[in-house]
Amino acid sequence: MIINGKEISEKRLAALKEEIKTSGLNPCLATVIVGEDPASQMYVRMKHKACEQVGIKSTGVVLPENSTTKEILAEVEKLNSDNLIHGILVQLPLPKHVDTEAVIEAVSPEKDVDGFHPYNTGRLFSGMPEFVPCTPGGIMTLLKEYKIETSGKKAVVVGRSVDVGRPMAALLINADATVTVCHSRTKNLEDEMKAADILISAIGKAKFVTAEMVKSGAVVIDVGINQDENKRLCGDVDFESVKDKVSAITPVPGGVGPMTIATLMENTLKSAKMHAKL
Ligand SMILES: Nc1nc2c(c(=O)[nH]1)N[C@@H](CN(C=O)c1ccc(C(=O)N[C@@H](CCC(=O)O)C(=O)O)cc1)CN2
Repeated sequence: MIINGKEISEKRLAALKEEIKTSGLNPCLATVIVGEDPASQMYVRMKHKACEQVGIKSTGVVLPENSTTKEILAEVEKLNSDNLIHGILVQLPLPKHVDTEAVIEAVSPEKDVDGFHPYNTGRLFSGMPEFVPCTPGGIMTLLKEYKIETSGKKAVVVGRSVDVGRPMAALLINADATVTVCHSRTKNLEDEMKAADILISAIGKAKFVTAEMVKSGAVVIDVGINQDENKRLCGDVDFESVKDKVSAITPVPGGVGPMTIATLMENTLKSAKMHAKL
C-alpha cells in the first residue's frame, strides 16, 4: 500500500477550513525567514499558500542573510508581543553564524507552532504534548488515518535530530511502540533496521534504504528530502526496490512533506483556540 500524504493533507486542510469558518476565530501565523535559500523560500511560500487555502491570516518577516542573532531575536520579540499573532515559526536552517538554539528559545512557547521550544519538547517527552513538531506530528496522523497499529510494535527511527528523530521517538513511545533510535554511531544499523515493524527514515541520504535492509511486511516512512543523480527530488528510501516488499510506504514527493504543512495549520488553529481561552 502506498500512503498518500498529499491526499490526507488535502482532506485535513478542507476540514480545517470548515472549522475555521465557523469558529469565530481569526488565527494568524507569522513566518520568519533569514537569507535567500531557495528551498526555505519555497517552504515558506507553501506555508503562506496553505494559510490562504484554509482561512488563516499570515504575515512574513524576511531578514537578510547577514542578520545577527540579536537582530533576529528582536524581530521574534515583536511577534511575541503582538496579540493578533497566534503562531510564530522561524524557518530552518538558519545561516551558520546564527545561534539557532537562542532563536528557538526566544519564540514564546504559547506561539511555538513548530513545537521546537524546549518547553514543548519537554511536554512531549513527559507524555503531555501541546505543540508537536509538524513533521513527526504529521507522520502520526498518517499512521492513524491508515489505521496502522503502533501499540506493541517495534519502531526504529533512523536519525536523532531535534526537529524529527527525537520527537518522532517520543510520539511513538507515547503511542505504546517499542522504540529504537539509530544514528551515525549505531553499530549494525542494518540489523536494527531489519528488525523494525515500523521504520522511520530521517537520514538525509538519497535512496540509502534498500530492500535488503527492511523486513517483509514492514511499514516504511520516508522523511528524506534529497536529490537523486538526476537532481530530482527523492527520499532516503529506494522506493522502487522497497515498495513490493513492505505492507505500506510513503513516497517522496507526496508522502510526509505535505503533512508537515497540514500539521502546521492545525497547530496554528490550536494556538488561536488556546489564546481565545486566555
Ligand atoms: N521551521 C521549520 N523549518 C523546517 C521544517 C519545519 O517543520 N519547521 N521542516 C523542513 C522543511 N519543510 C517545512 O518547513 C517542508 C519540507 C517539505 C515539504 C513538502 O511538502 N515537500 C513536498 C515536495 C515539495 C517539492 O517539490 O520540493 C513533498 O514531499 O511532497 C513541506 C515542508 C525543514 N525546515
